[in-house]
Amino acid sequence: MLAPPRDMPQSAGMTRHFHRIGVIGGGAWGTAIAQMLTRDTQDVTIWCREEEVAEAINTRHENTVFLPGVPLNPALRATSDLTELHLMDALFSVAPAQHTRTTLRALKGHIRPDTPVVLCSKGIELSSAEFMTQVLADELPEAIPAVMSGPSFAIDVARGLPTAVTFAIEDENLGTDLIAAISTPTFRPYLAHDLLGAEIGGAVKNVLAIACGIALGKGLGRSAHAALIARGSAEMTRLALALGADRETMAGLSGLGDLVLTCSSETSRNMSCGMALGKGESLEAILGARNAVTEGVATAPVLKKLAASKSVDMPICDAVADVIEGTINVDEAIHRLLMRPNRAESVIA
Ligand SMILES: NC(=O)C1=CN([C@@H]2O[C@H](COP(=O)(O)OP(=O)(O)OC[C@H]3O[C@@H](n4cnc5c(N)ncnc54)[C@H](O)[C@@H]3O)[C@@H](O)[C@H]2O)C=CC1
Ligand SMILES: O=C(CO)COP(=O)(O)O
Repeated sequence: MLAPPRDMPQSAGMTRHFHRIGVIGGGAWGTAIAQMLTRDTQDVTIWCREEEVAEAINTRHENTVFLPGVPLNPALRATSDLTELHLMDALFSVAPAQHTRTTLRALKGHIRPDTPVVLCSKGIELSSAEFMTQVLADELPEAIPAVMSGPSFAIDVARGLPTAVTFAIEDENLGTDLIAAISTPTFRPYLAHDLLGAEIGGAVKNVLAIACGIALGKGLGRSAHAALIARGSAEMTRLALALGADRETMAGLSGLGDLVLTCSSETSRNMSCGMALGKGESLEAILGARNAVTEGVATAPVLKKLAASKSVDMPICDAVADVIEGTINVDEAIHRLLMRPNRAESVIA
């Protein structure tokens, strides 16, 4: 395990240890995180909703459904019984954003007060317009929230390729101890304090990746693609400032870092969904053909409402929401964006 970087705050008093870690969610990302966390000094249990996924991880040491082809550490234990995640030293919440509330609710009354719950899902809850920290506060108010977000494809992390993410938590000492427990030479969490900013980056970049995919699928070229990333970054920053998050976070791993990754690679489910839309496929056909969550599809409409309620101008995200809701088609969305009046480049203006 790596020593903490020299400029990280050192823990005051006793170092906190995390011997028993629970991961909520046996999709690709939960599996990659569980694999990365499993080591001699740490017992990791991953909760999988599907019994066959837990069975495959325990017997074949592979998540044959959501992360096929990656050999997993035989020490990683899987269960389909959420009660086995009671009383863990730390939890990682990795169910899709629209299902995070129900999984956290099932742990109500069964976590120690002050258990860190590291939120790793990227989205906004459709029914409440809440980010994951708010959902956690509703369901497990005794938990200590942290947000881990950044440019990190599950397949890269599971294979041990170098990855860096934002790790946002209010208590610097606890954050330092947690990062010391989870980091590896190839998985580098950077300590931050802006939880909301990290969540905004993770949720909004998925919607922007759909827009970038549409542009590439339609053959609009790399110049248009780059313009969407830059103007998308302005939209993300504008929302962050309106909601009270830090501008600096938007330029970091969970903002610009993840925006660039997700908008540039067909490995992204959001970007590839956009590309298929741009090529003329229907949303129903695209989603029906995949066994994976495409978070931007649920987030776009609720993001549109949230931005409107705060009077934040987010034309690219709004256009994606309208395409997803079927009120305009892809050509109309492109026309609408291109016909906008000229304006100042500034984020705020
Ligand atoms: N896959 C990746 O590379 C990364 C994913 N994430 C985020 O992690 C979260 C989870 O995504 P993945 O692990 O990729 O999922 P996935 O697409 O690999 O698998 C879908 C997951 O949804 C779960 N699910 C379906 N219906 C459910 C229900 N009713 N209740 C609870 N769970 C249900 C399935 O059990 C499965 O774990 C998302 O918010 C995603 O944005 C974040 C970083 C990287
Ligand atoms: O969040 C991700 C990479 O950081 C994964 O993006 P997709 O959900 O679009 O695949």
